[in-house]
Amino acid sequence: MKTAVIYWSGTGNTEQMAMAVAEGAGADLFKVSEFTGKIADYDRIALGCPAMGAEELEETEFEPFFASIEGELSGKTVGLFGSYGWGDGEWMRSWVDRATGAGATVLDGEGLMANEAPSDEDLEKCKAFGARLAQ
Ligand SMILES: Cc1cc2nc3c(=O)[nH]c(=O)nc-3n(C[C@H](O)[C@H](O)[C@H](O)COP(=O)(O)O)c2cc1C
Repeated sequence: MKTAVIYWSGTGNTEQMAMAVAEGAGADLFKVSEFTGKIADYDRIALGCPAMGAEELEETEFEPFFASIEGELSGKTVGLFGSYGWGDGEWMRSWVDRATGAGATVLDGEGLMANEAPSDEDLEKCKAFGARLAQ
């Protein structure tokens, strides 16, 4: 079972989550700008992006990346995670709907979120999330 964790993070909060997910999963970890691999080579994929714009994925790097792989997610299990600020998680619900619409099975049926900087408890949840993804 080969697992990739691919993320975007502006101020490091989602990056901390990504590192914990990758640790739990025993996965390869990539910043989205540095991912040059093929989605087809991975059985399980975790994707991390904070709430940006107005409840959107980050538009310059992450949104184009996600749009480019959306057609390859059918039949795959994906874990979605990210940090948010003042919202209620709308960006994550939309993202889960999009991934589900693309034919992916979203781990837990919902994304894993942390408010701003992840707490120790959030990071433990990230590790467990990674471990479940890689099972
Ligand atoms: C340009 C910008 C737009 C944002 N838009 C939202 C938003 O729509 N909803 C929300 O809950 N948080 C929003 N936030 C807050 C970030 O999601 C939050 O600070 C998060 O922890 C950033 O994660 P990062 O450190 O991985 O970049 C926004 C932050 C920035 C800088």
